[in-house]
Amino acid sequence: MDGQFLINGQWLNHERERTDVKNPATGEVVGSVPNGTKSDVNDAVEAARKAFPEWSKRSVYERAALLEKLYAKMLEKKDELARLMTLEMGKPLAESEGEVEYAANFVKWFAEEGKRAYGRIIPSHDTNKRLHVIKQPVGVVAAITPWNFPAAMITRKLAPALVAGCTFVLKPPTATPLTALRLLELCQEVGIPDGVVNAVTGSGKDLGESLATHPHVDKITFTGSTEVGRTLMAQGAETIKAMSLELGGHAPILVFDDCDLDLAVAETIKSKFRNGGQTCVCGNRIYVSDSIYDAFVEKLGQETAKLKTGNGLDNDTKIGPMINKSGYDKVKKHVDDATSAGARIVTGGTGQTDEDQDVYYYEATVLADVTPQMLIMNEETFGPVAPVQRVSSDEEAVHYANQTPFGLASYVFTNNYARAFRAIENLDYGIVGWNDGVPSAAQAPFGGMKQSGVGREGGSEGLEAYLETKYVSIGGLDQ
Ligand SMILES: O=CCCC(=O)O
Repeated sequence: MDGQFLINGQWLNHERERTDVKNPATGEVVGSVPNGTKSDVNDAVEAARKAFPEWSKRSVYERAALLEKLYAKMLEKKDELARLMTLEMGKPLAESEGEVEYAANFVKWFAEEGKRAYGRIIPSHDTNKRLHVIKQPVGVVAAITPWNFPAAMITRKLAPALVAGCTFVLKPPTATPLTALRLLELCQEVGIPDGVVNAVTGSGKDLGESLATHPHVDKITFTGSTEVGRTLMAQGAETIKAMSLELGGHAPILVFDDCDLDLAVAETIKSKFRNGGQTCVCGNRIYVSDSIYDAFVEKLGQETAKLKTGNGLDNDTKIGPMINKSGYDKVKKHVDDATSAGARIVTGGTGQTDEDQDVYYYEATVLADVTPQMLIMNEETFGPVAPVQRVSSDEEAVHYANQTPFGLASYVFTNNYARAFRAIENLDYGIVGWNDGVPSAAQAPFGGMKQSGVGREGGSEGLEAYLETKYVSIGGLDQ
């Protein structure tokens, strides 16, 4: 697929140099996209700015109706989108299908929720006055999205922005732009007007800076690393950009001794190995109560050993390729560091690479006898490795869980509500899965504390993120 920019309803390439999009499972080129420049970003932002007055003045019912059509269209094209996603990103086809549904759910849910962007009337202190609050769209939104969820991380931003009345400029990921561009074609097909949705492909660093410093961009919404989030925040400071940032995680999984062991293992596997471990909310470190530690490690090892690594297009694949060499190198570094310091490989522990083709696989791995000093317990791995550390109390587990500058997702397994609530209330995390390894849902707020981000996506908070609050004080009523 030869991707192009989408600016004001036109697909263009401006004869820019192109970057190949490769299948990480095979190294084969599956498409290419033009490398956009600052002037392309400017054209896209100005198109969005021009489209804003008309789009924002439409009734929310009209905007929602178009999103309902987009939802239906995405489901109609589920197989095609899922295949494209697996080709450029590598995740198993069943997971890609799941992601298309997840992505479509954001569109459906925000089409409904947009109609509830209520203002309010505040009782006045003065009989001469009335105090009203109204909600209005933020304006032109620039979205910079990651490669690990090529569709859902777009619709989680696009759907609330559009239904709120904002217009949109997308900078899709360099590794996986094709699903994004197909999604925008679907926006056109269902009748979303020219200029409301625009896209420029190319280098994240250059285009990100152009967007974050552009005076006609009102808001930046970004999902990606904390490092890049920090840069965007600094670049946006000059124009005091509104920002929603969904950044890195280092999710702890706390397994208490009264838990349902089978459930804890099954949900840990979902949390840890979903998307091959390349998810910001993937469990990254596991703290298990002393008395069930051996049983948990044994069962986790047995179940993990069943996860087959391979090309995502093969039916039995559960773990696809790593997205690139640096992803693979980090996983290997974490495993090597842990084993050299005394960690035991329960299952997995090896990679398979073809450097000529730029193809990198790493087996689903469980490490036992892990200690707090090991690198893997202190950095996000973003790969299929589950390190397990023994702890002697719930308090100790919570203590280790909070020993990090990150605070996105955490997980706790226990059947005792009091132990659960004590842990939940003490965990410095934006999301807690209690006996649940996959808490994400379109209707629920997703986001992090500390250096894991600013703001929430999904849920009513995710709509609020695209609305300005305007307070109107009305006087002269006693005359
Ligand atoms: O990696 C980020 C998003 C994952 C999710 O929505 O569950």
